[in-house]
Amino acid sequence: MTSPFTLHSQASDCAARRGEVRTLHGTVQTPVFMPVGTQATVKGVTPENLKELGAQIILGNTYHLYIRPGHELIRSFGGLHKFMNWDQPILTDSGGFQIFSLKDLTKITEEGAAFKSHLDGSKLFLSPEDAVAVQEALGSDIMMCLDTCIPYPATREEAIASTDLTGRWAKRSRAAHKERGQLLFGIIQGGMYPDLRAKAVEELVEVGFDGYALGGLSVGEPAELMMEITEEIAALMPADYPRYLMGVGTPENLVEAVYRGIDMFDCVMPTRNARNGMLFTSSGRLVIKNARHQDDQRPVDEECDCYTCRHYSRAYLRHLFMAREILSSQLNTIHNLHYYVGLMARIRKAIEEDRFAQFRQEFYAKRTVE
Ligand SMILES: CCOC(=O)Nc1nc2cc3nc(NC)[nH]c3cc2c(=O)[nH]1
Ligand SMILES: [Zn+2]
Repeated sequence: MTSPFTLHSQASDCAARRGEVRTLHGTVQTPVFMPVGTQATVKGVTPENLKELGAQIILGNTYHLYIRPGHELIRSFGGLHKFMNWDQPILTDSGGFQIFSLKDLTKITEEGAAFKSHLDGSKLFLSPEDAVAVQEALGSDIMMCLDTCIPYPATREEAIASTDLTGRWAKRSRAAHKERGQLLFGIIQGGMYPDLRAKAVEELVEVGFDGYALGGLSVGEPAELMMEITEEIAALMPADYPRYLMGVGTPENLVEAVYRGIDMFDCVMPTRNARNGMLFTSSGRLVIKNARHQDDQRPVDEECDCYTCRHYSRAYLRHLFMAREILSSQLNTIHNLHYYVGLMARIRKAIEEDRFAQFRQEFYAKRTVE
Protein backbone atom coordinates (compact mmCIF):
# COMPACT_ATOMS: atom_id res chain seq x y z
CA MET A 1 0.00 0.00 0.00
CA THR A 2 1.72 3.19 -1.11
CA SER A 3 0.41 6.18 0.77
CA PRO A 4 -1.10 9.16 -1.16
CA PHE A 5 0.14 11.39 1.68
CA THR A 6 3.45 13.28 1.78
CA LEU A 7 4.52 14.93 5.02
CA HIS A 8 6.12 18.36 4.41
CA SER A 9 6.74 19.49 7.98
CA GLN A 10 5.95 18.37 11.52
CA ALA A 11 5.43 21.05 14.20
CA SER A 12 8.22 20.83 16.77
CA ASP A 13 5.99 21.54 19.78
CA CYS A 14 2.71 19.73 18.98
CA ALA A 15 1.15 17.05 16.72
CA ALA A 16 0.19 19.55 13.98
CA ARG A 17 1.61 18.67 10.56
CA ARG A 18 1.72 20.14 7.06
CA GLY A 19 1.31 17.71 4.17
CA GLU A 20 -0.42 16.94 0.90
CA VAL A 21 -2.76 14.23 -0.45
CA ARG A 22 -2.34 13.19 -4.09
CA THR A 23 -5.66 12.38 -5.84
CA LEU A 24 -6.75 11.74 -9.45
CA HIS A 25 -7.99 15.33 -9.81
CA GLY A 26 -5.09 17.04 -8.11
CA THR A 27 -3.02 17.34 -4.97
CA VAL A 28 -4.65 18.71 -1.83
CA GLN A 29 -2.58 20.79 0.60
CA THR A 30 -3.28 19.85 4.24
CA PRO A 31 -4.57 20.68 6.79
CA VAL A 32 -7.65 21.27 4.62
CA PHE A 33 -11.32 22.15 5.10
CA MET A 34 -13.75 20.55 2.62
CA PRO A 35 -16.97 22.48 1.85
CA VAL A 36 -20.01 20.18 1.85
CA GLY A 37 -21.85 19.81 -1.47
CA THR A 38 -24.52 17.26 -0.50
CA GLN A 39 -26.62 17.21 -3.69
CA ALA A 40 -23.88 17.89 -6.24
CA THR A 41 -23.76 21.56 -5.31
CA VAL A 42 -22.25 23.55 -2.48
CA LYS A 43 -25.49 25.36 -1.71
CA GLY A 44 -25.65 28.92 -3.04
CA VAL A 45 -22.27 29.16 -4.75
CA THR A 46 -20.85 28.25 -8.18
CA PRO A 47 -17.65 26.24 -8.82
CA GLU A 48 -16.06 29.55 -9.91
CA ASN A 49 -16.98 31.13 -6.56
CA LEU A 50 -15.43 28.10 -4.81
CA LYS A 51 -12.19 28.40 -6.78
CA GLU A 52 -12.00 32.14 -6.16
CA LEU A 53 -12.37 31.70 -2.39
CA GLY A 54 -9.70 28.97 -2.39
CA ALA A 55 -11.58 25.67 -1.98
CA GLN A 56 -9.31 22.74 -2.94
CA ILE A 57 -11.70 19.78 -2.46
CA ILE A 58 -15.44 19.42 -1.78
CA LEU A 59 -17.67 16.73 -0.31
CA GLY A 60 -20.44 14.93 -2.21
CA ASN A 61 -23.02 12.74 -0.51
CA THR A 62 -23.45 9.19 -1.79
CA TYR A 63 -26.81 8.58 -0.12
CA HIS A 64 -28.43 11.70 -1.53
CA LEU A 65 -27.03 11.24 -5.06
CA TYR A 66 -28.01 7.55 -5.04
CA ILE A 67 -31.58 8.53 -4.20
CA ARG A 68 -31.64 11.47 -6.63
CA PRO A 69 -30.72 11.81 -9.52
CA GLY A 70 -29.18 8.29 -9.27
CA HIS A 71 -25.56 7.22 -9.70
CA GLU A 72 -26.19 5.63 -13.09
CA LEU A 73 -27.41 8.93 -14.54
CA ILE A 74 -24.32 10.69 -13.14
CA ARG A 75 -22.09 7.93 -14.53
CA SER A 76 -23.66 8.51 -17.98
CA PHE A 77 -22.49 12.13 -17.77
CA GLY A 78 -18.91 10.98 -17.16
CA GLY A 79 -19.20 11.15 -13.37
CA LEU A 80 -19.83 13.77 -10.71
CA HIS A 81 -17.01 16.13 -11.77
CA LYS A 82 -18.49 16.56 -15.26
CA PHE A 83 -22.09 16.57 -14.03
CA MET A 84 -21.48 19.46 -11.60
CA ASN A 85 -18.65 21.20 -13.50
CA TRP A 86 -16.11 20.82 -10.69
CA ASP A 87 -12.72 19.57 -12.00
CA GLN A 88 -10.87 19.47 -8.67
CA PRO A 89 -10.91 16.71 -6.01
CA ILE A 90 -14.19 15.38 -4.57
CA LEU A 91 -14.61 13.19 -1.49
CA THR A 92 -17.86 11.26 -1.30
CA ASP A 93 -19.04 9.93 2.01
CA SER A 94 -20.69 6.51 2.01
CA GLY A 95 -23.96 8.04 3.07
CA GLY A 96 -23.82 5.91 6.17
CA PHE A 97 -24.35 8.86 8.46
CA GLN A 98 -27.39 10.09 6.52
CA ILE A 99 -28.97 6.62 6.26
CA PHE A 100 -28.52 6.04 9.98
CA SER A 101 -29.77 9.49 10.88
CA LEU A 102 -33.05 8.34 9.30
CA LYS A 103 -32.80 5.72 12.04
CA ASP A 104 -36.47 4.81 12.25
CA LEU A 105 -36.32 4.18 8.50
CA THR A 106 -33.23 1.95 8.63
CA LYS A 107 -32.65 -1.73 9.36
CA ILE A 108 -29.00 -2.80 9.67
CA THR A 109 -28.05 -6.46 9.09
CA GLU A 110 -24.74 -8.22 8.49
CA GLU A 111 -25.43 -7.82 4.78
CA GLY A 112 -25.88 -4.04 4.78
CA ALA A 113 -28.39 -1.26 5.42
CA ALA A 114 -32.04 -1.50 4.36
CA PHE A 115 -33.73 1.89 4.51
CA LYS A 116 -36.58 3.98 3.19
CA SER A 117 -35.99 6.87 0.83
CA HIS A 118 -36.60 10.18 2.61
CA LEU A 119 -38.15 11.39 -0.66
CA ASP A 120 -40.86 8.85 -1.40
CA GLY A 121 -40.50 6.20 1.31
CA SER A 122 -39.49 3.53 -1.23
CA LYS A 123 -37.54 0.58 0.18
CA LEU A 124 -33.80 0.66 -0.64
CA PHE A 125 -30.74 -1.34 0.34
CA LEU A 126 -27.00 -0.59 0.33
CA SER A 127 -24.33 -3.17 1.09
CA PRO A 128 -20.71 -2.11 1.63
CA GLU A 129 -20.03 -3.36 -1.91
CA ASP A 130 -22.94 -1.31 -3.28
CA ALA A 131 -21.63 1.83 -1.56
CA VAL A 132 -18.25 1.32 -3.21
CA ALA A 133 -19.88 0.68 -6.60
CA VAL A 134 -22.01 3.84 -6.31
CA GLN A 135 -18.95 5.93 -5.42
CA GLU A 136 -17.03 4.38 -8.35
CA ALA A 137 -19.93 5.40 -10.63
CA LEU A 138 -19.74 8.93 -9.21
CA GLY A 139 -15.99 8.87 -9.90
CA SER A 140 -15.05 10.57 -6.64
CA ASP A 141 -11.35 10.94 -5.85
CA ILE A 142 -11.75 9.76 -2.24
CA MET A 143 -14.39 7.18 -1.30
CA MET A 144 -15.51 6.21 2.19
CA CYS A 145 -16.42 2.72 3.40
CA LEU A 146 -20.03 2.16 4.43
CA ASP A 147 -19.94 2.30 8.19
CA THR A 148 -22.37 2.37 11.10
CA CYS A 149 -22.06 5.62 13.04
CA ILE A 150 -22.57 4.85 16.72
CA PRO A 151 -24.96 7.32 18.40
CA TYR A 152 -24.04 9.12 21.62
CA PRO A 153 -24.46 7.83 24.25
CA ALA A 154 -24.13 4.12 23.54
CA THR A 155 -23.43 1.20 25.86
CA ARG A 156 -20.10 -0.58 25.55
CA GLU A 157 -21.93 -3.63 24.17
CA GLU A 158 -23.65 -1.51 21.49
CA ALA A 159 -20.32 0.10 20.61
CA ILE A 160 -18.58 -3.29 20.37
CA ALA A 161 -21.26 -4.81 18.12
CA SER A 162 -21.44 -1.78 15.83
CA THR A 163 -17.66 -1.30 15.61
CA ASP A 164 -17.06 -4.97 14.82
CA LEU A 165 -19.69 -4.80 12.05
CA THR A 166 -18.04 -1.65 10.64
CA GLY A 167 -14.73 -3.56 10.66
CA ARG A 168 -16.20 -6.50 8.72
CA TRP A 169 -17.82 -4.06 6.26
CA ALA A 170 -14.46 -2.30 5.81
CA LYS A 171 -12.83 -5.59 4.75
CA ARG A 172 -15.65 -6.16 2.22
CA SER A 173 -15.33 -2.56 0.94
CA ARG A 174 -11.61 -2.98 0.38
CA ALA A 175 -12.19 -6.26 -1.48
CA ALA A 176 -14.89 -4.65 -3.65
CA HIS A 177 -12.72 -1.67 -4.63
CA LYS A 178 -10.99 -2.20 -7.98
CA GLU A 179 -7.74 -0.26 -8.01
CA ARG A 180 -8.56 2.58 -10.45
CA GLY A 181 -6.78 5.48 -8.81
CA GLN A 182 -9.73 6.36 -6.62
CA LEU A 183 -8.66 6.38 -2.95
CA LEU A 184 -10.60 4.47 -0.28
CA PHE A 185 -10.58 5.60 3.35
CA GLY A 186 -11.47 3.42 6.34
CA ILE A 187 -13.60 4.82 9.18
CA ILE A 188 -12.70 4.32 12.85
CA GLN A 189 -15.69 3.88 15.13
CA GLY A 190 -15.62 2.63 18.72
CA GLY A 191 -17.99 5.09 20.39
CA MET A 192 -16.46 6.89 23.39
CA TYR A 193 -14.36 3.85 24.36
CA PRO A 194 -10.65 4.49 23.57
CA ASP A 195 -9.76 0.79 23.80
CA LEU A 196 -12.42 -0.10 21.19
CA ARG A 197 -11.16 2.70 18.95
CA ALA A 198 -7.55 1.58 19.32
CA LYS A 199 -8.58 -1.94 18.31
CA ALA A 200 -10.50 -0.53 15.32
CA VAL A 201 -7.39 1.38 14.16
CA GLU A 202 -5.32 -1.82 14.30
CA GLU A 203 -7.90 -3.80 12.33
CA LEU A 204 -8.31 -1.13 9.64
CA VAL A 205 -4.54 -0.71 9.22
CA GLU A 206 -4.33 -4.51 8.90
CA VAL A 207 -6.82 -4.35 5.99
CA GLY A 208 -4.94 -1.39 4.50
CA PHE A 209 -6.55 1.89 3.35
CA ASP A 210 -5.40 5.08 1.61
CA GLY A 211 -6.42 7.18 4.59
CA TYR A 212 -8.19 6.85 7.93
CA ALA A 213 -11.20 8.78 9.22
CA LEU A 214 -12.35 9.34 12.78
CA GLY A 215 -16.10 8.65 12.68
CA GLY A 216 -18.72 8.67 15.40
CA LEU A 217 -17.69 12.07 16.74
CA SER A 218 -19.49 15.39 16.70
CA VAL A 219 -22.64 13.37 17.35
CA GLY A 220 -23.78 15.28 20.42
CA GLU A 221 -20.98 14.38 22.83
CA PRO A 222 -19.36 17.18 24.90
CA ALA A 223 -16.63 19.07 22.97
CA GLU A 224 -14.03 18.11 25.59
CA LEU A 225 -14.80 14.41 25.07
CA MET A 226 -14.55 14.83 21.28
CA MET A 227 -11.11 16.41 21.72
CA GLU A 228 -9.97 13.75 24.21
CA ILE A 229 -10.86 10.94 21.79
CA THR A 230 -9.33 12.86 18.88
CA GLU A 231 -6.06 13.43 20.77
CA GLU A 232 -5.72 9.84 21.92
CA ILE A 233 -6.72 8.15 18.65
CA ALA A 234 -5.02 10.54 16.17
CA ALA A 235 -1.75 9.54 17.83
CA LEU A 236 -2.52 5.88 17.01
CA MET A 237 -3.46 6.57 13.36
CA PRO A 238 -0.65 5.92 10.85
CA ALA A 239 1.48 9.09 10.65
CA ASP A 240 2.23 8.53 6.95
CA TYR A 241 -1.43 8.46 5.89
CA PRO A 242 -4.12 11.20 5.83
CA ARG A 243 -6.12 11.63 9.06
CA TYR A 244 -9.71 12.86 8.52
CA LEU A 245 -12.05 13.99 11.32
CA MET A 246 -15.61 13.73 9.95
CA GLY A 247 -18.25 16.36 10.47
CA VAL A 248 -16.01 18.80 12.36
CA GLY A 249 -16.46 21.63 13.10
CA THR A 250 -16.32 25.16 14.49
CA PRO A 251 -13.21 27.28 13.82
CA GLU A 252 -12.06 26.49 17.37
CA ASN A 253 -12.58 22.75 16.75
CA LEU A 254 -10.42 22.97 13.60
CA VAL A 255 -7.56 24.69 15.43
CA GLU A 256 -7.71 22.20 18.32
CA ALA A 257 -7.91 19.14 16.05
CA VAL A 258 -5.00 20.34 13.85
CA TYR A 259 -3.04 20.84 17.09
CA ARG A 260 -3.69 17.14 17.81
CA GLY A 261 -2.60 15.89 14.37
CA ILE A 262 -5.70 15.92 12.11
CA ASP A 263 -5.28 16.76 8.39
CA MET A 264 -8.79 16.84 6.84
CA PHE A 265 -12.17 18.27 7.90
CA ASP A 266 -15.71 18.68 6.59
CA CYS A 267 -18.66 20.46 8.19
CA VAL A 268 -21.96 21.99 7.08
CA MET A 269 -21.53 24.84 9.61
CA PRO A 270 -20.09 27.58 7.34
CA THR A 271 -22.67 26.96 4.58
CA ARG A 272 -25.71 26.21 6.78
CA ASN A 273 -25.00 29.10 9.18
CA ALA A 274 -24.55 31.47 6.21
CA ARG A 275 -28.10 30.70 5.07
CA ASN A 276 -29.29 31.38 8.61
CA GLY A 277 -27.50 34.74 8.74
CA MET A 278 -24.72 33.67 11.16
CA LEU A 279 -21.34 34.87 9.93
CA PHE A 280 -17.82 33.96 11.07
CA THR A 281 -15.29 36.73 11.57
CA SER A 282 -11.74 36.98 12.91
CA SER A 283 -13.12 38.36 16.18
CA GLY A 284 -16.00 35.90 16.58
CA ARG A 285 -19.52 35.31 15.27
CA LEU A 286 -21.92 37.94 13.91
CA VAL A 287 -25.71 37.59 13.58
CA ILE A 288 -26.55 39.77 10.56
CA LYS A 289 -30.25 40.27 11.41
CA ASN A 290 -29.26 42.01 14.65
CA ALA A 291 -30.68 45.59 14.52
CA ARG A 292 -27.27 47.09 15.30
CA HIS A 293 -26.16 46.25 11.74
CA GLN A 294 -29.04 48.19 10.18
CA ASP A 295 -26.96 51.20 9.10
CA ASP A 296 -23.47 49.78 9.52
CA GLN A 297 -21.40 50.68 6.44
CA ARG A 298 -18.51 48.40 7.39
CA PRO A 299 -17.97 45.01 5.74
CA VAL A 300 -18.65 41.87 7.78
CA ASP A 301 -14.96 41.61 8.65
CA GLU A 302 -12.48 44.44 8.02
CA GLU A 303 -9.71 41.81 7.85
CA CYS A 304 -11.47 39.78 5.16
CA ASP A 305 -10.73 40.24 1.43
CA CYS A 306 -13.52 38.00 0.11
CA TYR A 307 -15.84 39.19 -2.70
CA THR A 308 -18.62 39.89 -0.18
CA CYS A 309 -16.44 41.99 2.13
CA ARG A 310 -14.91 43.88 -0.79
CA HIS A 311 -18.28 45.00 -2.22
CA TYR A 312 -21.02 44.98 0.42
CA SER A 313 -21.84 46.52 3.82
CA ARG A 314 -23.35 44.83 6.87
CA ALA A 315 -26.41 47.03 6.30
CA TYR A 316 -26.91 45.65 2.80
CA LEU A 317 -26.38 42.03 3.92
CA ARG A 318 -28.87 42.58 6.75
CA HIS A 319 -31.40 44.02 4.26
CA LEU A 320 -31.01 41.00 1.95
CA PHE A 321 -31.45 38.61 4.87
CA MET A 322 -34.56 40.39 6.21
CA ALA A 323 -36.01 40.44 2.69
CA ARG A 324 -35.25 36.72 2.30
CA GLU A 325 -33.40 37.53 -0.93
CA ILE A 326 -31.57 34.67 -2.70
CA LEU A 327 -28.44 36.85 -2.89
CA SER A 328 -28.29 36.78 0.94
CA SER A 329 -27.41 33.07 0.93
CA GLN A 330 -24.94 33.53 -1.90
CA LEU A 331 -22.99 36.44 -0.35
CA ASN A 332 -23.06 35.01 3.20
CA THR A 333 -21.87 31.60 1.98
CA ILE A 334 -19.01 33.12 -0.01
CA HIS A 335 -17.87 34.96 3.11
CA ASN A 336 -18.18 32.02 5.53
CA LEU A 337 -16.42 29.56 3.22
CA HIS A 338 -13.69 32.14 2.54
CA TYR A 339 -13.26 32.45 6.32
CA TYR A 340 -12.94 28.66 6.82
CA VAL A 341 -10.69 28.11 3.80
CA GLY A 342 -8.65 31.17 4.74
CA LEU A 343 -8.25 29.93 8.33
CA MET A 344 -6.80 26.65 6.99
CA ALA A 345 -4.40 28.57 4.70
CA ARG A 346 -3.17 30.58 7.71
CA ILE A 347 -2.83 27.35 9.70
CA ARG A 348 -0.77 25.73 6.90
CA LYS A 349 1.55 28.76 6.82
CA ALA A 350 1.96 28.75 10.60
CA ILE A 351 2.96 25.07 10.57
CA GLU A 352 5.38 25.66 7.66
CA GLU A 353 7.06 28.36 9.76
CA ASP A 354 6.87 26.14 12.88
CA ARG A 355 4.90 28.71 14.86
CA PHE A 356 1.51 26.92 15.07
CA ALA A 357 1.37 26.82 18.89
CA GLN A 358 1.83 30.61 18.87
CA PHE A 359 -0.79 30.95 16.10
CA ARG A 360 -3.21 29.03 18.34
CA GLN A 361 -2.64 31.48 21.22
CA GLU A 362 -3.19 34.51 18.95
CA PHE A 363 -6.29 32.89 17.43
CA TYR A 364 -7.99 32.80 20.85
CA ALA A 365 -6.72 36.21 21.92
CA LYS A 366 -8.63 37.83 19.03
CA ARG A 367 -11.96 36.13 19.66
CA THR A 368 -14.11 38.55 21.60
CA VAL A 369 -17.61 37.06 21.44
CA GLU A 370 -19.68 39.44 19.25
C1 LIG B 1 -17.80 11.66 5.45
C2 LIG B 1 -17.75 10.16 5.64
O1 LIG B 1 -19.02 9.78 6.16
C3 LIG B 1 -19.34 8.46 6.14
O2 LIG B 1 -19.23 7.81 5.15
N1 LIG B 1 -19.81 7.97 7.31
C4 LIG B 1 -19.82 8.73 8.41
N2 LIG B 1 -20.10 10.04 8.29
C5 LIG B 1 -20.12 10.80 9.44
C6 LIG B 1 -20.49 12.15 9.35
C7 LIG B 1 -20.54 12.91 10.52
N3 LIG B 1 -20.91 14.21 10.74
C8 LIG B 1 -20.80 14.39 12.07
N4 LIG B 1 -21.13 15.52 12.73
C9 LIG B 1 -21.72 16.63 12.03
N5 LIG B 1 -20.36 13.29 12.72
C10 LIG B 1 -20.19 12.33 11.77
C11 LIG B 1 -19.83 10.99 11.86
C12 LIG B 1 -19.80 10.22 10.70
C13 LIG B 1 -19.49 8.82 10.74
O3 LIG B 1 -19.21 8.24 11.82
N6 LIG B 1 -19.53 8.12 9.60
ZN1 LIG C 1 -15.56 38.26 3.82
